[in-house]
Amino acid sequence: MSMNVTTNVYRNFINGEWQESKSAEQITVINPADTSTPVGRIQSSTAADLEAAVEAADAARKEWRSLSGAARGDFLYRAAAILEERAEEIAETATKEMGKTLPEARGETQRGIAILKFYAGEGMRKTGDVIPSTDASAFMYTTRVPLGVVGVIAPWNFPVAIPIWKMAPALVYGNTVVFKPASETAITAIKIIECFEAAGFPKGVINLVTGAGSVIGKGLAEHPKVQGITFTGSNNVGKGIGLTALERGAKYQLEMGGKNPVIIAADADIEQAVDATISGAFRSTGQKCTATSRVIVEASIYDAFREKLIEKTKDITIGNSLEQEVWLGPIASEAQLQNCLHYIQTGIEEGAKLILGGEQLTDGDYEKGFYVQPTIFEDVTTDMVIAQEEIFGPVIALIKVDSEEQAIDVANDVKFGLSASIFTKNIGRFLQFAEEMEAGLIRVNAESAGVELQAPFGGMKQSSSHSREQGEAAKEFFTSIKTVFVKG
Ligand SMILES: NC(=O)C1=CN([C@@H]2O[C@H](COP(=O)(O)OP(=O)(O)OC[C@H]3O[C@@H](n4cnc5c(N)ncnc54)[C@H](OP(=O)(O)O)[C@@H]3O)[C@@H](O)[C@H]2O)C=CC1
Ligand SMILES: O=C(O)CCC(=O)C(=O)O
Repeated sequence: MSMNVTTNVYRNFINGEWQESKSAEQITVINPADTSTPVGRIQSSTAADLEAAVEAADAARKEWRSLSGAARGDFLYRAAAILEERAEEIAETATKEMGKTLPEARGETQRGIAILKFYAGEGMRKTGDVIPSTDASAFMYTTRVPLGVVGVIAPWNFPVAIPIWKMAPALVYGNTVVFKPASETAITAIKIIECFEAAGFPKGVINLVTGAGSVIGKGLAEHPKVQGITFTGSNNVGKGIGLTALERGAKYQLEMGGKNPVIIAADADIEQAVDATISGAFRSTGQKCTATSRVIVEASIYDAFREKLIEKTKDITIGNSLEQEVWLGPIASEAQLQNCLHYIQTGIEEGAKLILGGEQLTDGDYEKGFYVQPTIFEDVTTDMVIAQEEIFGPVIALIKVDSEEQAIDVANDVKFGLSASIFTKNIGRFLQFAEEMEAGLIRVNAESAGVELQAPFGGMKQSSSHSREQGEAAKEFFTSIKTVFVKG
């Protein structure tokens, strides 16, 4: 176990052992719902710690890739079973570290278990095709080989699901892993790695190093022995990682921001559309790359939709996410809170009309955490900053349009293209939307957030590096195809 009970200090996992950083320095992880109760302390690691982890992963890779896919999958099945036993504890830790409500964290942990099982099964599925050769006496086929050492850089907003949906395919396809979790949620990550440890993975196959992104994350992207980098997080950091990897010929995969629209067509079921808008925009306190942030409403239905949206948003209970009756938890960190408040102020200054919320909550118990009211702007035009930039907080912009065509034009008028949804009963409209919307994830009569683990996930435009994660699509990133020509 990595936890020292008296001091709550968590360590790195390198070459099958829990190790302190050579820096002998630690970072305190706080609870955004109540900053007076730290969750624990993690290692503030150095380049030397990272070096040891990459060396361990490099040394382990030949033996790991020589196992059958089915044998590698068995390790994942065992990790899934252990995670299942520890699910409640890990969900609680995730809630304490990043502030999403306990039911959401439980759901995410169950999703992590399902992802592990899905990729465990991948070990038994096909790895190539037989392709007819033009030479009648030859046999031609494709096979897939692992990249080698893969660096996993994960964000804090899905501290269980995202690391697992990156590590599980990396491992089952034969790669070894060095994982750098987000500092805000590193203890959840460490507990997940404890499950992998208990599943008996050979030493060096999985390594975890905590510490500053600018040291450990950047060091992973630059390391010549890391052949693949998979990243989810901000656009600025992602682009830097992409450029670094490109420069040295490593493979990279980036999942970044979104500015996801929902279109409420004139024939929408208002009740359904309002519930999905609230869930899509405010669940996880708006901190999902798939969160709804622009609500594009046809004029004929605008007033009825707006009224119901305000009425239902007012019912949202805000507080410490561990409490059962709380629907909306805090924002994950002081930096994210300031970012969100900055965008709310920008919206006011650029002339959008604040019709609900907009305030930080600081009275009573709220004083100890990073709380902001769910916030709705109207009279938003598409050129405004709040209609263009990712806010990553519980803020939505209402945009009134005159037609379905205008709605799609507005929806596409951003640099991002992750997810998008429409509420309509008209088949022609939804087909047009699915065809013309520039987004990797299209949702009809469903909220913009919500990803199924067995389906490809990723964005268009600046939301991603155009690769896809999850489902069978993950194979494209975590392996290289070899074409084999055999002459008889
Ligand atoms: N697409 C998504 O799901 C997410 C989008 N975001 C967007 O990004 C904004 C900022 O969030 P933030 O947490 O700062 O996102 P970052 O991109 O800074 O963090 C994501 C991960 O990258 C690491 N990292 C930070 N700097 C570097 C670097 N120079 N090289 C390599 N890795 C690095 C972080 O480590 P460390 O934690 O130690 O800094 C973390 O593990 C949010 O407001 C939101 O708009 C954020 C999270 C998820
Ligand atoms: O909506 C989801 O379930 C996944 C969202 C996601 O990947 C993210 O916010 O980073």
